[in-house]
This record gives sequence, structure tokens and C-alpha cells, in this order.
Amino acid sequence: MTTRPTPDTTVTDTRGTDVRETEVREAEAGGREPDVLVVDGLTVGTHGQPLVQDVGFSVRRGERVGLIGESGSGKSLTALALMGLLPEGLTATGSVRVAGVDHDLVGANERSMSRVRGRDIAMVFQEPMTALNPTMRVGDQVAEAMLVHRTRPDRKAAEAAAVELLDQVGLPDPPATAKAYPHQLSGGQRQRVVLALALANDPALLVCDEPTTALDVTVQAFVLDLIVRGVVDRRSAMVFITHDLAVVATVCERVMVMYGGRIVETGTVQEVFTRPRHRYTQGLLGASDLTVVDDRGRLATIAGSVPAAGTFPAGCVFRNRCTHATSACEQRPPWTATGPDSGYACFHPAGSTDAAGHPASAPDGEQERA
Ligand SMILES: Nc1ncnc2c1ncn2[C@@H]1O[C@H](COP(=O)(O)OP(=O)(O)OP(=O)(O)O)[C@@H](O)[C@H]1O
Repeated sequence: MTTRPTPDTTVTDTRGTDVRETEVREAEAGGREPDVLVVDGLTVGTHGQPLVQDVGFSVRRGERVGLIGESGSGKSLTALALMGLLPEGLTATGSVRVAGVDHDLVGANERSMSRVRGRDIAMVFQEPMTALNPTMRVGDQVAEAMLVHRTRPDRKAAEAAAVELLDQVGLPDPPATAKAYPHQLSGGQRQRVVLALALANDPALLVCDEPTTALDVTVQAFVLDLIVRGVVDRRSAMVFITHDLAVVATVCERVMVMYGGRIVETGTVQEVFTRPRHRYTQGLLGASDLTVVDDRGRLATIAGSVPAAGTFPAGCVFRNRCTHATSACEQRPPWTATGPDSGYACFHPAGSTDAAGHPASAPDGEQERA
């Protein structure tokens, strides 16, 4: 597979300084992959109103991390901030560093972001037509993506590589499909072209925002499989946004749970899904588990709804919907690390014990899972 000359020779650490090749080699020798993405104190807001607050995480090479949470939690704005694609009127502060890029993406101008986008980081959106040019043949679009970033020596090589990539993403008769316009393809085929575009320059990081939600159920699994194969083959890192917890369990190794613009819990899919600690995560899992019903046969739900932007309570953002909230939750909960890449921010976590060492009991009506 063709790769950029030295995509992983420069990565950055949480202090925002460059980590040179030797350190990457040391990281690998120590059995851990280097960070591809380091986000620190990322806040997105409009007119002083924060919509994403103080978000920090890192993703290692080859790691696939899910970002889950109800609608309005701040998932898409986080992804758009990574890509430098925030809508007009929204601004980001904090730091976003990506392997191979020698500057912080927050505050970078459009000229330098357009060099990074599509080369070092690429994104697959829910709606394929947002990424495709309706007036251009799809093969030309994929070839153009390579030529813009000069990852192929000339047009002929780029066109041949584009056909090969269309083949890799499972499109039928790739030479003929390359000559098609987007409107001549089905929704699933268009999304596969978008995936080919995103993978065209072997990005260090792929960001996917609900990439299969708009597709027929029958093609969703196929496209998910292609996405995973695409990033695994390239050892790319991936941040994958979805509402669908089953999809996260299939596609990702690690998961971050977001609510009220904050990451409230993170850990491996196994630990977060089988032993959620934050009461929001617990509610989210309960609400999506069709086997959990109360004594009247009703499915579990999280009480209330996600507040409108700017109306989340101070302290713990979940406290006005949480059946465990106490006056302690009026303060912002500290982050409790449960491992190098896992932890939660909750004063009354599930599975905690009372002063006598007994498991804390849930109030009536709350469905305990842990
Ligand atoms: N351009 C904007 N101007 C003002 N507020 C916005 C803007 N875009 C999003 N918001 C608000 O920011 C909050 C987070 O939105 P975001 O789209 O990131 O949520 P999400 O978790 O991705 O939800 P969904 O799953 O529905 O896409 C929401 O309250 C939303 O209304």
C-alpha cells in the first residue's frame, strides 16, 4: 500500500511539543503505539456559551474509539472541531494535535487546515452527498484527492490508484464505476466512494460521524466492515461517532461517553458496557437494552430529556436527570482514573460501596446493571 513518506515520524504529546521519531520508536519498543491524536482542553462555544467543554483524550495508532451520547451531547461539534470545520459563529479553544502535523489544529488558518484535511485526517459524514461533487465522475474525485495532496506522482498513477481503491471498498466493476457520477450510484455505493475518498491518502486519523445511519440496514454491516478493514489495513486511528451502541461494540475497542458537552466516562468497550460507572452511561445502556424492563413491562429510559444548549446545570451536567444526585453534585465531579485510558467523572458511581463497604443501593425505579 502506498503511504505518505513519513506520516508517523512526528507526533505530539499532551504538552503540545513535538515527539521525534526516536520517541515513537521507544514507544513501540515499549509495546505501546504512539498517539496519533491528542486533544486537550477543547472547548467549543458561541457568544460565550460553551457547547463542548474542556474535552481531552488521545487516540493511539491503530486504535478505534467510539464517541457515544444522546442527541445534543456535543459529539458532532467535537468531530467538526477536530477537522477545523465548525459552522460559522462557533469558535474553538484548547488544543488538537495530530501525528505528522507540526502545528496545533485549533486556531490554524484555513490554508493550513486544507493541507491537513484529507491527508492527515479525513472524515466520513452521515450524508455522502455532502462530501461528493455531483458534477464530477467519482473516479476523478478520488484521483483528484490524491493529486491535491501529491501522494501520487501524476494523474495516470492517481487514476489507477483510484480504481484500485474503488475495488477495495467493494464497488462492482471498478473501472466502470470510476466513470459514474454520484447520482448514478445507490446510497450505499456513494458512501463507499466517500470512504475511498477518505482513505485515498492513507490518513493517520479517520473521523466517522454516523457513517451508516442513512443507509439501508442491509448494507450498514457491509459498509461498517469496509470502514474497519480500511483503517486496520492502514494502521490508522479512528474516532467513530454513533447513537448505536451495538455498532460501537462491533467496530470499536474503546469508547468515550459524552453528555452536556463533556466526556463523562471512557474505557474499553468491554469495561464500559459491562460495568458502567457514570450514572449517565448506566442510563444510556439501560435505555438501549431491550431486555431490561421494569415490573410493568416498560423499557428503561433516562428520565427527562437532554437540555437545550446553555441550560445544562452547573457542577455535574447530568444531575438534573440523575436519580442519585445529591448536593455534592452541584460541584464539578473530579475525574477518577480507573486505568491509563479509562475513568469517569461522577460523585456517585455505579458499583460504588457505602461507608460500611456494602454496594450502594439504587433508589426505587432505578435499574441497576452492574
Ligand atoms: N451552529 C450552531 N450554533 C449554535 N448551537 C449549535 C450549533 N450546532 C450545534 N449546536 C448545539 O450544540 C449542541 C451539541 O450539538 P452536536 O450537534 O454536537 O450534538 P450531537 O451529540 O452530535 O447530536 P446529534 O447526535 O443529534 O448529532 C446542541 O445543543 C446543538 O443544538
